[in-house]
Formats: sequence, structure tokens, C-alpha cells
Amino acid sequence: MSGYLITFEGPDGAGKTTIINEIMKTFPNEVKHPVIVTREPGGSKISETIRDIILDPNNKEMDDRTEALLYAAQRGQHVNEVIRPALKENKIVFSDRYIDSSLAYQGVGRELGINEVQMINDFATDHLTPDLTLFFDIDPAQGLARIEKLRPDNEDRLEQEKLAFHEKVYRGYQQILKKYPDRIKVVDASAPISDVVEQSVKIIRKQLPEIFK
Ligand SMILES: Nc1ncnc2c1ncn2[C@@H]1O[C@H](COP(=O)(O)OP(=O)(O)OP(=O)(O)O)[C@@H](O)[C@H]1O
Ligand SMILES: Cc1cn([C@H]2C[C@H](O)[C@@H](COP(=O)(O)O)O2)c(=O)[nH]c1=O
Repeated sequence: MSGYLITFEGPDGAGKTTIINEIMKTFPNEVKHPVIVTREPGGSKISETIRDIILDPNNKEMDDRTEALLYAAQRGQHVNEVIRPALKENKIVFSDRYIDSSLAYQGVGRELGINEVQMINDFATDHLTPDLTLFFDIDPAQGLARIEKLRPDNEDRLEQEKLAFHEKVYRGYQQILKKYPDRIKVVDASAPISDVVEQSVKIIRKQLPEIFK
């Protein structure tokens, strides 16, 4: 495979989607490869359908293991239908969330265990690991406040979880950062948007210099 998978991770409201959109205004002209943007949960028709089920606030009775398996299932489909074909075509894939979200939210937030969640995802993706991951570091309360401001009455099932859950997820991300220091790099996501964009592109340049013109 000759493309590159770059993933964007962090608490809800960290600014991942906003910053990817900003980066995309100039990044495609700076690199040798075509760039595509995708997201999880979602990114393909089937995976978006699974997304709707997972995030539906009416699905209050969803079991934690069911939730973990649904995230892994949508990821397997997304990888096989969208990500692997793009990598084979030499593209750079920006994914707004990927496996680390499951390790942090389901593995630690839901207390299913990082190793167990890693196992079902390795099966689903046949071990597809990102080349680089940017962790958007923000206090979870600040992230949730951004979401609340953005859509006060329209939070999804995960966003509706109490702050204590999101703090646990944040601690989960800290564990994952320690486990994969070479792959995951930290961005200060509390900074102004232009600054977060600059930090992100600087890290990509440093870690993957070969992709730039
Ligand atoms: N650096 C920033 N400073 C201030 N506000 C920001 C910044 N980045 C994003 N925002 C705002 O925060 C809100 C959430 O941003 P965004 O949807 O990009 O976050 P996200 O990480 O993709 O969230 P989620 O994971 O929940 O989808 C938006 O209103 C956005 O404009
Ligand atoms: C991929 C993935 C996501 N989540 C959670 C994180 C968010 O609260 C929602 C939806 O994500 P979005 O960024 O708002 O689009 O799902 C998760 O718990 N596990 C995962 O694997």
C-alpha cells in the first residue's frame, strides 16, 4: 500500500472537523498525493447507517459491548470500502476519528478494556494502523461547552454522557498516547483556530516530510 492514513482524535468539541476543513483549503496543493477526507463513525453508506443507530439518543438501552461491536463493524466496512482502496490509489486519507476513539471511549470510558477493544478492531480492520495520528488536546469540559454552544438542543447519545464519562475518555487518550508515542502527536486544541492549523501542518511536515512537494 502506498498512500498514507492520517487520523484526527480527541474529545468531543476539540475542533477536529473545523481544523480538517481549514487544512484542506491549502494542504492538497502542498503534497504529492491526492487527499481525501472521511470520518468515523461513518464514511460509507453502510457505516453511516450504523452511525445513526449508535448515536441515536433514543437508543438508551444499548449495551456497551453492542456499542463497541457496532463501532468496530462500521470501521471494518469503512476500511474495506473507502480507506484501503484510497491507500492503494496512493492517496492521503484524513480520517476524522478512527481506532483510538474506540480504545478511549469504549475501552476506557465504558471500561471494556483497551486490549479487548483493540482485538475486535484488529479483526474488523485486519490490523490497519494509521501512519500518523494528531491528538487534539483540550479539557473535556471546554470541548463539551463548544458543542453545547454550537447545537444546544441537538447532542447525540455519546455527547449526552455526563462530564465524568468524558473525563474518563480523556484519561483513556492519555494512556493511549503513552502506549504509541511515535505514532500519536499532541496538538494544543485550546489555541485559536489559525494556531491549531499551523501546529497540525507543522507536525505532519515533521513526521511525513516525504509526502510534501
Ligand atoms: N480552536 C478553536 N477555538 C475556538 N472554537 C473552536 C476551535 N476549534 C473549533 N471550534 C468550535 O468548536 C465547535 C466544535 O468544533 P468541531 O465540530 O470542529 O469539533 P469536533 O472535534 O469535530 O467535535 P466532535 O468530535 O464532537 O464531532 C465548533 O463550533 C467550532 O467552530
Ligand atoms: C469513532 C468513534 C466515535 N465515538 C464517539 C465520539 C463521539 O462522541 C461520537 C461521534 O463522533 P463525532 O466526532 O461527533 O462525529 O462517537 C466512539 O465512542 N467510539 C468510536 O470508535
